[in-house]
Amino acid sequence: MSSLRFTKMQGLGNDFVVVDGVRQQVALDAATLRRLGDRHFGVGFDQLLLVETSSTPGIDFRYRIFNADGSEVEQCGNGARCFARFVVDQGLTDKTEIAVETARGVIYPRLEAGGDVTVDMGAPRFIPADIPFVAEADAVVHQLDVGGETVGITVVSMGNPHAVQVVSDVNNGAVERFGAAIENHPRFPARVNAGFMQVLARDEIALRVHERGAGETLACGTGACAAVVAGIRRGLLDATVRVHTRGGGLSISWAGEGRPVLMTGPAVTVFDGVITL
Ligand SMILES: N[C@H](CCC[C@H](N)C(=O)O)C(=O)O
Repeated sequence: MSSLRFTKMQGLGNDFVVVDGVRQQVALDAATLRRLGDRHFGVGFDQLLLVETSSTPGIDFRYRIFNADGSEVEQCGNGARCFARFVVDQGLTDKTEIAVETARGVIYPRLEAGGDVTVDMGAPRFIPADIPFVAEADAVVHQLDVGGETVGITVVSMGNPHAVQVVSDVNNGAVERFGAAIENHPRFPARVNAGFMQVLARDEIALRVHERGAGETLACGTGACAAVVAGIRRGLLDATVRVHTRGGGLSISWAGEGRPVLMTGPAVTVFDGVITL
């Protein structure tokens, strides 16, 4: 039996188990991840974040991201803010602006004086390599057949794939009706995060996300980035948007093609713990 030290954290209710893989040896298989993520038999999390050193010059850390279903993924927005808070609070760095690589790209979290964290999430991508779906056409809105109904989605990669649709009301049942079916749609061989965006004003949206590998979460940082990018590409939103999630608010900015998406929001430590593996 071995034990694993961890810190439970949350960003707008999107909750994480954060593990220091710098000062402890960590090897977690998918079955163990699923058990740790179980909210009755384990600690419970939407994602587990594994912090490691990086051998890449100029990069401070690497962090790996695992969904509650055990799948490893490319990017996590709320997780990036919690990662930054974690490495500073744990004394793993004395920097407040950090360069961290993930499975798909380098991002740059910065701890703000007031406690929030701003992250340069990199530029969104719309190329087939990231989302095979767009190989068919370069349209901003694609029609997707979901169980005999047709929905209009905009696909955006923030490193991880998102399919965002505009709804008249985020509480109109679309999340429950389409979320899992879009996540597992055959047109997305690596599955996809399904976003549901209600436009409240050109600088304000409400958003719910059925996340790949976790189900609906109270907030999804990359989902908020993808929704704002989708809304701007569709001509519905201006460059800086307040995103209301069920867990609270995020500020997202995007200046257009080729430019990074900037995300600002909270990162909260809940407790430290030790679990027996
Ligand atoms: N479920 C996502 C990863 C976590 C993203 C989310 N928690 C965020 O804050 O961006 C995926 O499979 O791509």
